[in-house]
Amino acid sequence: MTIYSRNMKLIILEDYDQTSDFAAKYVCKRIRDFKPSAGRLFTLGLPTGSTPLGMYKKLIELYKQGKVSFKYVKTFNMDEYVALPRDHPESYHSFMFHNFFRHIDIDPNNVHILDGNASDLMAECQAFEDKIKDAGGIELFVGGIGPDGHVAFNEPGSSLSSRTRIKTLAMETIHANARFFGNDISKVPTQALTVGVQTIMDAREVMIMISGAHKAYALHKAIEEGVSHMWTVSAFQLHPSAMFIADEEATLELRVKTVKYFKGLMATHLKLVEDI
Ligand SMILES: N[C@@H]1[C@@H](O)[C@H](O)[C@@H](COP(=O)(O)O)O[C@@H]1O
Repeated sequence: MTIYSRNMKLIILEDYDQTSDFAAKYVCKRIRDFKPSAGRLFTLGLPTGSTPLGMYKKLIELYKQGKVSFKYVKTFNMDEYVALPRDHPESYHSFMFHNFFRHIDIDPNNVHILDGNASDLMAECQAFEDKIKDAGGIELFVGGIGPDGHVAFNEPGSSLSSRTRIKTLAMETIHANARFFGNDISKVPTQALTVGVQTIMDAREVMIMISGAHKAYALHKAIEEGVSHMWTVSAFQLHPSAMFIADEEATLELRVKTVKYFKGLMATHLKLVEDI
């Protein structure tokens, strides 16, 4: 089995630390296997949130150990708040530079994050789609999910054929994100620019990280029930190469049969990152 095999994988690991480790090693492996060069950059889609923080830390470690370079990597972030100053500590620009980009050798010109302060937000969204296309599409799109199964800011009810656009955030998301704004709901931005479900679907491979019991029902909806625009992450059931990386707690709502099946494949899945 090659890593690009056309199937859906569920990788179940013990805890958050192990999922972060696996995710980082997998990203590292994909970049290395691609053998990027000045004329052929590896395009990587990236998320924010607390879930990917551990993966970013491990990727920085792998970079410092000389196991991966981001010199020829081009990134596209999933989303950004509207009207939050770029230098606000909770903007996704600040998050990405603080937690990842400033610790690695990426060329800032190769970093793409939507500008939620652009004068023409719709033009900004279209330009972002155009840049992804010009880059030859995204090789690997990494994401997290909200407890309501949203991916990026594709809230329940989003079109599964959506592309980058302006979204009004669901109340559940505003509440979930209030912790980053001193638990003051009134300070949480209510709109965001986000890639669409279809923008992520177009990536050659999608990798979704899910951690914690509060995401367990969303993981069940993501993989055990039908594709639904009310649980936008479930769209990836139709992706030819989707990987879900979950910790034990996130599997609490899954059927025993599902968990056993995927755990039975773990020896094979662990081989994906064994040489990193
Ligand atoms: N737009 C982001 C999503 O991209 C992220 O997946 C989600 C979950 O965040 P966390 O990982 O902090 O639970 O939060 C926000 O809504």
